[in-house]
Amino acid sequence: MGLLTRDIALDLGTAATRVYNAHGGVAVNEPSAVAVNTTTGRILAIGAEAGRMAGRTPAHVKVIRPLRAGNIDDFEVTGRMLHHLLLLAGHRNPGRTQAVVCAPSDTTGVGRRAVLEACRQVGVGRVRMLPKPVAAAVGAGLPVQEATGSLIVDVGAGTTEIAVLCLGGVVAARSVPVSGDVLDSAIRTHLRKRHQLDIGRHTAENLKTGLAEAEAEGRPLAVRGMDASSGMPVTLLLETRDVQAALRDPLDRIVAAVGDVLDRCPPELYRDILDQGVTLTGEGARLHGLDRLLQKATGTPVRIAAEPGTAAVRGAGRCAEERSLRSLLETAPDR
Ligand SMILES: Nc1ncnc2c1ncn2[C@@H]1O[C@H](COP(=O)(O)OP(=O)(O)OP(=O)(O)O)[C@@H](O)[C@H]1O
Repeated sequence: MGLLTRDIALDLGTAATRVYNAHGGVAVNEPSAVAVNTTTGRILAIGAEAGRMAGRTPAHVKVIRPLRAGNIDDFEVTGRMLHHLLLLAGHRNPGRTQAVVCAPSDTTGVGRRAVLEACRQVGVGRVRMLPKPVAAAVGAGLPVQEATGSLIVDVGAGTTEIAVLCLGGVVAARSVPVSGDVLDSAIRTHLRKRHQLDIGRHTAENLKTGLAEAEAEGRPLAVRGMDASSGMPVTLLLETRDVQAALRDPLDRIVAAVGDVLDRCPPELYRDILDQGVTLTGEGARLHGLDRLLQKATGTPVRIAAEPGTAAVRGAGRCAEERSLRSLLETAPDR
């Protein structure tokens, strides 16, 4: 039997927050975004609605992303967002709720206490932490408790978490601040330098996420921006390889970090990984060509997990539900 059905799993991500209801599945998957009226301090929208407002707000409205690299950056706004998202997930009075919370593997004690405090402030009864790569590996169905090595690469918006897992523990891991947000910035910098075109963060993200479809259809990517010197609106047609060139440097850094984790892996586990390959999770795993790039660099098969963006919260959810997985959980530190 699992725990009480009021148990939840939480993935407080840089781009998206996910809430999983034990024995119910993913109940909420919304952008980690809060729109605030900067004059009155009033919150105008949270989650998907705030996400839609980003990049289109009047001067007195700001869309805040309260998490940075998977850690709480704006404590008060995170608390308001969490309260709202727990309500959406059906937890009007979360007092008896126990939460399993995914945390980046390199989160400090301060970062952990911030998560703990935010959960307590919204009334969550008990909090246990789970390193995000472990959660993602469980969610992707990897045999993390067996005596075999598994390599997971979770590509989010703020961090890429790489870990080799065996017998329920982390054997080698790295968390690098190179992921979706950095790829978007690289596209913006490239377009400014190469085409004198200024574009916003969301336009850059759309170019990145549109790569696979444009390449499959053999067509260029249309982009609207402003001419960097005249400030006039301009539309350009970009070859997909032009956008891919912008991503080369940050992707090389991810590949190098994966190589570093593999180098630190004991030879027996290295052999397991060569056989079983690498599993990619996080929405960033969908980046066109990332699987092929890693396959070429590591010489191992690479697979993208099903529903990669919710792998971590589903894995944390399974740890809340299944007694056999509870040894993976860490008890949160006291205040
Ligand atoms: N098709 C796609 N191609 C490339 N990138 C994508 C695609 N779809 C989503 N992404 C990127 O995935 C990132 C979001 O991933 P995810 O939701 O896993 O992050 P997160 O869990 O919020 O972040 P973190 O784990 O860093 O805190 C964003 O940068 C987004 O642009």
